[in-house]
Amino acid sequence: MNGLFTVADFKKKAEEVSKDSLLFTYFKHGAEKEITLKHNENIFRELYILPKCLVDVSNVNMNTKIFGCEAKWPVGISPSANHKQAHNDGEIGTAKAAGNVGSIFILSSFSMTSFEDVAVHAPNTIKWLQMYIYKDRNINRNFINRAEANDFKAIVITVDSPQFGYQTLRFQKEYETGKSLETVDYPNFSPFLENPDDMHASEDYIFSQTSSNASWKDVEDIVKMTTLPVIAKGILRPEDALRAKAAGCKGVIVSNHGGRQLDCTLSPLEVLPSIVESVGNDLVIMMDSGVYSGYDVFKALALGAQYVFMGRAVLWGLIVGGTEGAEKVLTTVKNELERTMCLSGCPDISNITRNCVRWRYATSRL
Ligand SMILES: Cc1cc2nc3c(=O)[nH]c(=O)nc-3n(C[C@H](O)[C@H](O)[C@H](O)COP(=O)(O)O)c2cc1C
Ligand SMILES: CCCCCCC(=O)C(=O)O
Repeated sequence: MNGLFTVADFKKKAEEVSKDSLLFTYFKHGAEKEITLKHNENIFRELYILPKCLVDVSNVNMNTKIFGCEAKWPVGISPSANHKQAHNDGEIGTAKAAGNVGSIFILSSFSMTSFEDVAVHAPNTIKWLQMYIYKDRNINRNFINRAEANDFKAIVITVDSPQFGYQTLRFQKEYETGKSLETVDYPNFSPFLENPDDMHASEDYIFSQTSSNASWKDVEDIVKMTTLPVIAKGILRPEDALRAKAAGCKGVIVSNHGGRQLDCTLSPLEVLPSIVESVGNDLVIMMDSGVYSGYDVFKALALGAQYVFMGRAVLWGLIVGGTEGAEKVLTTVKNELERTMCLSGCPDISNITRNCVRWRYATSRL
């Protein structure tokens, strides 16, 4: 992995390694015309940093506390499906990488490794479990019981997916090549399958369980089932953050799912301030979508995020070099954040505030 200095370098290498396979297109693409996917990255280029001079930055402290857990820096891994397709190390690899650099790891319920196996093999990582609201509400209960039994520290409910987003460009490629993405097994759902050995059954079952009539009442029910903090992921509106709070959530992840669900949405970076303003200190506010450097992390923190997650960036590392690659991506971003804090006169995370940044064009920002 010599010669890879930025997340962009890892992405380029990952594309080479994958030989532009269908798998890479699944990881890379967004929904529809990818207006949101591109916007998520571009918007960070519109926000600029105003450094403070002659501040003592001889000790830069990135430590932060979240839901009672000590984290070594404010960046974690967003939940994403199919890690074993990226690299044999799979979800255990990414979970270990997170633990090695003091990041929180959110395990997708669409993992190719079971909750239990990840828990056993990455015991030193702070792990949260992500789930959707499933048609068969018994799955919700089953997943929560397993999260509690396996030392997961929070439940993340993804609330932006009444159906899966439409990856037009991936489907075009499938059509052109006459191939389609390999079917994989989702072991977390095995207890619910009549024939757990049939791979297609697990994928079909997941699609059949996508719940397009889920409501905040379901979130409330999940909150009542567990003593773990519940976090709503996929919030873009202040009213929805308030609804999450009313349902008993302890936090929200402001996210547009990395541009993979509804296209043409605003980016989390733009809506963060309005959400922070409406919920104040009542919820822990986190974000993801479009974060690919330590500079991006700094900007998200400045606009009010308490913790930031990265999705694809870590997947590029995983594809390139398994556990080690994922860890190297995290370390790269961590070093960038440390440098940004030092050069901007912010020795502590708490120094990164709204007045550290300015929009290039100050009009019409939420
Ligand atoms: C390949 C892939 C699979 C994903 N799978 C899930 C998932 O299972 N559950 C979920 O809530 N979000 C999922 N996401 C969305 C991520 O959690 C996250 O919101 C997004 O990747 C953030 O944007 P970024 O990739 O620009 O960092 C997935 C994203 C990718 C790229
Ligand atoms: C049949 C598995 C679909 C997984 C969808 C995961 C996801 O959220 C994504 O963006 O991809």
